[in-house]
Amino acid sequence: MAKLSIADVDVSGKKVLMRVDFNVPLDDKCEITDDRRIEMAIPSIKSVVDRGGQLILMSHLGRPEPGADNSKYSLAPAAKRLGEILGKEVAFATDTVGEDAAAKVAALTDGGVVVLENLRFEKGEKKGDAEFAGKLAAFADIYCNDAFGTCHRTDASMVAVPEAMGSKPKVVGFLVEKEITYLSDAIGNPKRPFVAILGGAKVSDKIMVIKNLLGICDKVLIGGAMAYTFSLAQGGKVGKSLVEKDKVDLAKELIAAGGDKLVLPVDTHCGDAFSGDCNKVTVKSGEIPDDFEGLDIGPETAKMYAQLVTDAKTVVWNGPMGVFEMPPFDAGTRAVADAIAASDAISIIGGGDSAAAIGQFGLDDKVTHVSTGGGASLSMLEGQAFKAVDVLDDK
Ligand SMILES: Nc1ncnc2c1ncn2[C@@H]1O[C@H](COP(=O)(O)OP(=O)(O)O)[C@@H](O)[C@H]1O
Ligand SMILES: O=C(OP(=O)(O)O)[C@H](O)COP(=O)(O)O
Ligand SMILES: [Mg+2]
Repeated sequence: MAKLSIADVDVSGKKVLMRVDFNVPLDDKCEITDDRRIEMAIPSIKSVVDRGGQLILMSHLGRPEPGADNSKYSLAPAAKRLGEILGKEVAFATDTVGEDAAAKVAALTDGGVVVLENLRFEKGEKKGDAEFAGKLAAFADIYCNDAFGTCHRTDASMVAVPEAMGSKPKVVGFLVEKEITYLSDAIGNPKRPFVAILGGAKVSDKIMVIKNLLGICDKVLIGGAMAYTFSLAQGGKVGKSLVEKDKVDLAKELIAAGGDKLVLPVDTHCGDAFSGDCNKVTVKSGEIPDDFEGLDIGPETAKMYAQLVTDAKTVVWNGPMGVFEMPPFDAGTRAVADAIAASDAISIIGGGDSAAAIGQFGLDDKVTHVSTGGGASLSMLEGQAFKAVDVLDDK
């Protein structure tokens, strides 16, 4: 990659604006359920703090609508957790480029840290707006990208902010460096059979990568919410399941193009409400009753996917098979995770929520690599370049 690294620049007494991915999973009390995205940014954070830099951290969390009541998307819990991990005070600005942010950035002393409020509370972030980016860039002497999980995005903080830094240094952080190096090696020349497993809730994002994955992998297994868009494409009944109607034609094309490489669930575990306590029924795919929604792959699918994993030499997995946070709808994700843990295949599990699932099952040590990026690792697998990295200074 040969990009200038945070280790290459003198940060002492300088303001460093670091883009991190603190998009951590939260429960309904806004408690962090898996803090690895914060933990994994610590080497870059410490590198600045220990050398007397003044650190400004910025991140998004979730997908809030700018201007709405977004308190549940606040980064305050992440700032608090960072303070606990570092064992020192971490300031939190209640806005992103407003008065509080400006005051707390100005008040930073050497070795100090401030976390800005969620970038996506500002409409300029998703739009890549230059004026918004200019305000963030003006806070700092050095820009650092250590947000691997967001590297496939071209949001303002990822591209327009480094562009707005002008001749000031724009460097890569240790996590981004590490993930890119590892994933390039592991998936550059995969041992076969090479199986990709896709699930989760970001249907419209992830359905787009399947076409490319079909050209790279030997099997692409589908679970999670995405399965129901495929069911609909096959003329099946999906009840109240999460579907992306405007992706049904794409799903039809993928089914036609994929042949037996594309593997869809044969059954599904459904509930009549989005809750672990709901009434439940297991049905064949495409036969979901009107009042029910699919919340997990069914047991037959879990068995089939576990066997395909057992036969694989490389497995890349992004996106839980079901709503694993809500037992018993964790069963499908757990079955696939157990099969991966028991196999000798090189296994890469990516994504904020997939990583949380692996942590919840206590299987971190049984897989080859847990990546902090889901969509980002899939982009790498597709061979996409990251604009957010290209824009950084070369060594
Ligand atoms: N059938 C389903 N219906 C609704 N949500 C689902 C379903 N299956 C999985 N999910 C949800 O998908 C979320 C994770 O999706 P995503 O962000 O795409 O994965 P990752 O963070 O691993 O990349 C989880 O919170 C999980 O509850
Ligand atoms: O959680 C993330 O990606 P992931 O769910 O694919 O792991 C990143 O923080 C990117 O978030 P986004 O997909 O809302 O841009
Ligand atoms: Mg996620």
